[in-house]
Amino acid sequence: MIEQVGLRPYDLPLRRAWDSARGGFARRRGWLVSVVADGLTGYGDCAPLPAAGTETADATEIALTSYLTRLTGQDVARCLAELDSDPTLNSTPAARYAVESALSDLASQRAQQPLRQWLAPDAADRLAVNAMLGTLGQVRADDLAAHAAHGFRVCKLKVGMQTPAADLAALQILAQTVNAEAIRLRLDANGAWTIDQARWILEQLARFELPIESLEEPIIKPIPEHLAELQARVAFPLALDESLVTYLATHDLTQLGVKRLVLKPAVLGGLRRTLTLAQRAQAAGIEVVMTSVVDSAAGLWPTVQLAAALNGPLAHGVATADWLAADLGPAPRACAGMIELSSQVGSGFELPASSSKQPAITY
Ligand SMILES: O=C(O)CCC(=O)c1ccccc1C(=O)O
Ligand SMILES: [Mg+2]
Repeated sequence: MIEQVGLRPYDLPLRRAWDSARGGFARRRGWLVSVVADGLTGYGDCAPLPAAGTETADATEIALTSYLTRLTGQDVARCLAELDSDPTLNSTPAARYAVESALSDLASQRAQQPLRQWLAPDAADRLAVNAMLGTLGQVRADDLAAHAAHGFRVCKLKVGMQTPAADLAALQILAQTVNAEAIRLRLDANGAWTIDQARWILEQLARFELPIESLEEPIIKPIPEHLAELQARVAFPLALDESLVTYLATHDLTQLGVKRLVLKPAVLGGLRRTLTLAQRAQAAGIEVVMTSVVDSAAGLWPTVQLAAALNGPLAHGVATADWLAADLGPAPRACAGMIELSSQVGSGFELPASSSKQPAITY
């Protein structure tokens, strides 16, 4: 039985500003959700990021407050089972992710299982992750070399912030300094290019055999026919990320034109539905990568557990904790390009002993 529900707003500065073709941010604001039942506490993070496809902070706050005020006195398993038929969180995926994370953290603690095993019995205990280096224009060859030396096999860069020709020139310089066997580049254009610009740069990337691992969201209007045409030009996968939700209801996964999907549980609105979608995609021969939304440790832990539950071969975009200059608690961190998970029950998120256990708002 749920005894107490808490909401704690937070505002965390980044070490350096995050930038992309869809804009950026220098802080992450959100709410830590806590749910206490039978002496256990479950946590979730609500960190809306409209540019990535979530609701706005205002919409989140209304939905979260309305849902959480009704939770006290209820049964955890029942709340989880009824989450889908409850309309309150239907159009607020970041809020739904926070609520489902907190309830699932509790349920997996009660089941004496790490969250990943509670989600999927054949979950992995370690996962490959990519480094996130920032924008291509800012990254230096020695940054890349340093990440390679730390054991990262995939380094992600934001492209599309300068002309395609300038991007290509910068990629060629980087490619000269890396051993393509050791490290490959995951590019994310966040919808920066026209179809013609994308055709041109893909042709160049293929011509110079640059060590590209994949490219997310190449075009402004990501219509499946155009994506399929672009995908046919390159051997590496193109991926849909923030525009995926607009096609999910109307398109079969095999008709999206891309070989890969980037799934963010805070954008898709929860753990179970993201896992189901990921498994459907994999069964259809489409690759899946999970990523965070640069949320706090309370949001990053369940995303990492979810990525481990999927147990796929690719590097996931969850090595984002280092972007934050402050956090709500210890975050999962990469070592040699991998995150190793312990057998600790629940999501793994804990508030440090030094921080107040009493949330700002309780219901
Ligand atoms: O994939 C990663 O390594 C980090 C996640 C990431 O890049 C991201 C984080 C917040 C919002 C959008 C994106 C993105 O992939 O476009
Ligand atoms: Mg992306």
